Formats: sequence, C-alpha cells, structure tokens
Amino acid sequence: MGTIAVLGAGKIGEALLSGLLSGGRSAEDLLFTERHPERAAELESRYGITNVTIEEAAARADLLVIAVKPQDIDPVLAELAPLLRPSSLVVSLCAGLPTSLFERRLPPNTPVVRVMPNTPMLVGEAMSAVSPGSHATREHVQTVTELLSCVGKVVEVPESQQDAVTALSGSGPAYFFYLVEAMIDAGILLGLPRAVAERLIVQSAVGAAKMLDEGAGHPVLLREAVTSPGGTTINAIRELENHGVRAALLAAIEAARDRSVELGRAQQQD
Ligand SMILES: NC(=O)C1=CN([C@@H]2O[C@H](COP(=O)(O)OP(=O)(O)OC[C@H]3O[C@@H](n4cnc5c(N)ncnc54)[C@H](O)[C@@H]3O)[C@@H](O)[C@H]2O)C=CC1
Ligand SMILES: O=C(O)[C@@H]1CCC=N1
Repeated sequence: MGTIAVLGAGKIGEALLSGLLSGGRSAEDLLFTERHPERAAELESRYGITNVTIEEAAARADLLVIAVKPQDIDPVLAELAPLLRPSSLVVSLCAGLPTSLFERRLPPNTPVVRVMPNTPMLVGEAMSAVSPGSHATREHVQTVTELLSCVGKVVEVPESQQDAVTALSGSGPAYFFYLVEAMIDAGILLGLPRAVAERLIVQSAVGAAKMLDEGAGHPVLLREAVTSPGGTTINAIRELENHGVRAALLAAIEAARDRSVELGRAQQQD
C-alpha cells in the first residue's frame, strides 16, 4: 500500500495513526499534516511519525486520508488540488461530505473513497463503512478495506447510506459513553463509591458487548434473559419506557443523520 498521509491529526486522525502503528504498520510509512504546531509536536514525540507540509504529503503519499472537520475542507482541497499526483488515492473521513464534492475540486478522475469510521479505532475495534466515488475501482476499495481492517471491522455500503451510518456507528460510541456516564451517576445516587460504580458498569458493558459480538442471541432475547418475572429489571424497564428512552434514541439518531446531510449541503455551495 506504500505511504499513507493523514491530513488533519485531530481525534480521529490520531486514532487512525495510532491504530495503524499498533496494527504493525511502520512509522516510516506514515505521515501527517497538522495546522497546530504544538499538536504536531505532541504526535511526533508520542508516535515517532513525521509531520509534513501538504506539498510533502502529496509528493510522498500513495494514499491521502482527509481527517479535517467538514467545515475546514475548502482550504485543504484548494491546496491539495494542484499538488495531487494522478496515482494517488484520496480517502475522506469527513462526515456528510459526498465523494462528488472531492471529485469536483480535485483533478479529473481522482479516485476517492468515502469512509465513516469511529474512535474505537484507537483500540483496534473500529466500525468503518466504505463507499467508492465514481472514479474509485474495486482495487481502490480493496486497498482501503485492507487498511481499515488493521484497526477494526469494515463494511461496504452505498454512498446514499453514509449519512445514516454516520449517525449510527460514527457517533455511536458517544451514545454508549453517555449511557455509561448516566449509569455511573445512578450508582452514585444509590450510594456506591464512584470507583466501584465505574467498575460495575464498565465490566457490564464489556460483558454485554461480548455476548452480542459472539452471537449469544438477539438483543431482545438477551434482555429477556435478564428480566425475571416479578424481579428487579422489569421495574427499571418500565421506567425507561415511561421516560420514552427508545423514542429518544430514534429521534436522536435521526437528528444526527439530518446534521450529516446538512454538513454536506453547507459545503456544496460552490
Ligand atoms: N471524532 C469522531 O469520532 C469522528 C470524526 N469523523 C470525521 O473526522 C474528521 C475529523 O474529526 P475530529 O478528529 O473529531 O476533529 P478534530 O477537530 O479533533 O481534528 C481535526 C484536525 O484537523 C486539523 N486541521 C484542520 N485544518 C487543517 C489544515 N488545513 N491542515 C492541517 N490540519 C488541519 C485541526 O487542527 C485538527 O487537529 C471530521 O470530518 C469528522 O466528521 C469521522 C468519524 C468519527
Ligand atoms: O460528531 C461528528 O460530527 C463526528 C462524525 C461522527 C462522529 N463524530
């Protein structure tokens, strides 16, 4: 696959670089650009990877991963367009931005693959969804899939589903963290020491995730197995239903999808 450059080394850019290193990729094959010098220095010393200018990234990298915020895409593409080599593959991690936007602003026939990853990439457990743009071949998709397989699971979806994917698995870890945080608060309310509450909830989350991952059963059946007739769990479930938690999740994820669509539209005003 050659050299990979990450343009914009923030939270997800760092997660990718760190995940690739843990997955066995050599630091010499990885480059990054970063507009904040202190951040660049921090990453260079933490991972031993090289901070470069966008010119160097374009000249040296075979695969360029764009990991800036959607709102910051304009200057990156303006700078990159005249420098990009015809053989380079461009991968966008930007929420909401369609491949057509990149194709319009980069040289003709530039292969672009849109990816929606998530931060568990840091621990090799990302969920990434890939969609090829109109000039990306099966080989390009395969290259990106192999790259992301080093840091987690990968699925291919039609690009029309990427806004939904962004709302579901792109943002998904945040919903689980929010739930864990709220459950730890409940432990505090019940008088448990914080460290004990944290341990109880984190291990419950790990155990539940492992059961789901290992195919121990459908989530409904797994929940039913915990919910004893006349027991404790059903009292909690009744409160969750009374407070509309299921409806809140549907509305929340729909709102995230709508924001992804909006981010794409906002950057298409050219
Ligand atoms: N944080 C997450 O969980 C996920 C984020 N994404 C996408 O990844 C992208 C980055 O998100 P985050 O990492 O959360 O944002 P972030 O703000 O942490 O990182 C963006 C980085 O890009 C740098 N940057 C901006 N313009 C630059 C330029 N012209 N040249 C060099 N560096 C530049 C910023 O200084 C910053 O460090 C976004 O498009 C987001 O939609 C996708 C999936 C998950
Ligand atoms: O919140 C965001 O916009 C990014 C995209 C998916 C997860 N984080």
